[in-house]
Amino acid sequence: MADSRRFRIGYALAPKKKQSFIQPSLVTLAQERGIDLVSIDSSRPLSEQGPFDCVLHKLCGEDWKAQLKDYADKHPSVPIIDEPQAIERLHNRISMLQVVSELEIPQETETFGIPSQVVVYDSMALSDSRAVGALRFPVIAKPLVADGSAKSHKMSLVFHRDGLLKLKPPLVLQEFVNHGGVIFKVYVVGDYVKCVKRRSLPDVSLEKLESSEGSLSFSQISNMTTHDRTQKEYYMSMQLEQAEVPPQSFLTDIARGLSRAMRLHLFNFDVIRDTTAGNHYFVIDINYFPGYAKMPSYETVLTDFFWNLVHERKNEDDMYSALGSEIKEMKLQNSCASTEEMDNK
Ligand SMILES: Nc1ncnc2c1ncn2[C@@H]1O[C@H](COP(=O)(O)OP(=O)(O)OP(=O)(O)O)[C@@H](O)[C@H]1O
Ligand SMILES: O=P(O)(O)O[C@H]1[C@H](O)[C@@H](O)[C@H](OP(=O)(O)O)[C@@H](OP(=O)(O)O)[C@H]1O
Ligand SMILES: [Mg+2]
Ligand SMILES: [Mg+2]
Repeated sequence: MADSRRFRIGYALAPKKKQSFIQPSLVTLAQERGIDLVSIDSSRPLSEQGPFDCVLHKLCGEDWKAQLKDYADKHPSVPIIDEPQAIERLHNRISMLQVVSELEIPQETETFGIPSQVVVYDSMALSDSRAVGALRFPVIAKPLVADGSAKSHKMSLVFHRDGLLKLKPPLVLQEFVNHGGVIFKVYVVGDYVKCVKRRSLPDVSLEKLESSEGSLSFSQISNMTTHDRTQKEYYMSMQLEQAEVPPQSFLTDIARGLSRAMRLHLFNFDVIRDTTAGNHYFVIDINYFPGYAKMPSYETVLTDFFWNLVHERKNEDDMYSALGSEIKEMKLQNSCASTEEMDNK
């Protein structure tokens, strides 16, 4: 018999995210598979807005965290995707990449790691050799906090040490790795792992390094689209077309490792291939609940994920209620047996 039960997934997303993620194509496909996507109003108590079979969110702030905690206390069996404490690690670019360094995955033909980096909390440290002396230039200066604000995406490519002086800490200074102008974005949705290629910063040659001064600012380079076809643009799009994606099993191992270690279901990570080594990769960024609408067939992938999530929970509930009635039955039989025993005495 077809399962006619409908499931409700509540989502709490910032307006821009809601607009890009909650596309009619996703809503319709989910609906066809028995799942209703329901918008949550974060200004009203969450527990008054259910019932939900799952809560999906990308909001931060203490009020929202308190709402989620209150909801989880009242409905402990409803999955929250993902737990705020687990997401928190990605709001700091040091704790974000720490988890990559701690992964224990056998590395064979392909190897991975994170670029050398230092964290700088105050302006004094920018001119202190003990703090920045070990870094090889160029470096990328990234805001320490990665909270989704426009400011947290503002980066600078710094060519020499004196270029550091005008930067505003707290920052992470990360060695720039030449990687052929192509970045691999690896999207993770539960067990699903999909790698896509995007444009990145071009390599910096020794000549370029020697002839450049100060620093270059940029923001969200991998989200740029190719409009103007200058010769340089043409060369860059050729590079993108020709780049070979890293082996799927290698990326899947990293994705599974990260997902387990971070206890996250929805994220992507950025990978670059070291041009000089060829088979060595660097993970440079991890993002919570990224722009999934840019991933091929995102509607099917996300709907499958939601379907599995709510059905796993339903199966658990069914098992517990079956166990509950079995236990009731056993208790009943036991009490009948003891009354019979009593009667026989
Ligand atoms: N260590 C590095 N070596 C070379 N290029 C880098 C390095 N770190 C960052 N980049 C380039 O800078 C871009 C932005 O860096 P990063 O991904 O850390 O920033 P972000 O703002 O968090 O990005 P996203 O939009 O993916 O959240 C990368 O997509 C890549 O093109
Ligand atoms: O603004 P924050 O909260 O930092 O999140 C961004 C992520 O950092 C980016 O990685 C997303 O773009 P990609 O999906 O291209 O990685 C980007 O996707 P979007 O531009 O489609 O919203 C955002 O999700
Ligand atoms: Mg990135
Ligand atoms: Mg990021």
